Amino acid sequence: MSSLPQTDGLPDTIRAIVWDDDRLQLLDQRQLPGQSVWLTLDDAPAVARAIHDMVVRGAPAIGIAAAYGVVLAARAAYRDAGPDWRAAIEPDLTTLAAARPTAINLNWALARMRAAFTASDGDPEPQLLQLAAAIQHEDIAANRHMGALGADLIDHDRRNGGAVLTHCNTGSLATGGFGTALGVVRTLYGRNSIERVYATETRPWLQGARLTAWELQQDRIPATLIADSAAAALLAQGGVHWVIVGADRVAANGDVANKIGTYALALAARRHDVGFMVVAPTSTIDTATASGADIPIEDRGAAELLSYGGHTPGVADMPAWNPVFDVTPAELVDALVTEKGVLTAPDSAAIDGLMRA
Ligand SMILES: CSC[C@@H](O)[C@@H](O)C(=O)COP(=O)(O)O
Repeated sequence: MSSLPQTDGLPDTIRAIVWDDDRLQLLDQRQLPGQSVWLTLDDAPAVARAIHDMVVRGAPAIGIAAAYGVVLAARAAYRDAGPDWRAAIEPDLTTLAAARPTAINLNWALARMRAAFTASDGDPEPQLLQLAAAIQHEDIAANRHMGALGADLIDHDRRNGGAVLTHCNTGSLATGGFGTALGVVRTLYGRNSIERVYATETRPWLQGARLTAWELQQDRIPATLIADSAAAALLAQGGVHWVIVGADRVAANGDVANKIGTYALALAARRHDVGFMVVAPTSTIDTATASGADIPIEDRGAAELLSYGGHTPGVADMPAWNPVFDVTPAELVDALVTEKGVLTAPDSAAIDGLMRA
């Protein structure tokens, strides 16, 4: 298993996506923090299943896993069809694209891999593997840069110091490594600029209670877990100065799709003069989607909501509405932090300028 050199004094990052022994190895996030189980995947349909079933989750991590999935798809297509591999790979690309609908990083990574399909008749695998690894390394570099930009902004804001609140898991597990919103938290903590992080538990998959809590404990960052429904009361009490979240897709007008509950956090933050920061690489910005209303929101079905830890605490056959993302209007976002820079009023013009820079 490879690890990255430490470059900035911050702790080296957990990596949950590793290419090793010519295959894709994924840390099974469904089993954390209880057990660290690595799954070995050697074809693209298995990668698509792992994305759909939440073995790997978080927008940038989904894109990176899909990029390695294309490497496995190209291997199979070249083995079966030789120089005609470009046609033979299409069904696998379709399967990967359909794995989850909301995080645009999936389509972004597939498009980037496809753009590297060369006209040569030779084996495409080595070149595609190089690109998938580059996508992962670029994501880690983007996260570290966004961590510094987001921390700078908070350090210079009147609402600095004290505690921050984060939602879902946006850390090393959700990315190539280091994290988006959690990367800002890590950087702030490294600078002694925050005292405490409040992590929402994030029903129904408990990404906060299981994954963010696990990452924060490893870095020894003081953290307190809250029920999702406690967030507004916490903000009303003061003490939390910034809510920091990631994104699954940012539309051309700056609307942000992220884990269900993000919109309620943004409303509560605005009401209580708490800063609301979205941290996302430009691979999460989808200029082809005009507004949040056009973003497909994944509904994972009733079963995941009606059960809790394998048990059914309530009525098993009750209808349940289970959208796993929501849309926060751009006007509620105080800062959109990307690796290309920070937008403090993320509207269509600002996003267009950023993407052209
Ligand atoms: C850097 S991760 C940003 C988002 O992907 C994250 O906040 C999120 O909503 C993850 O949802 P998940 O359903 O766990 O894939």
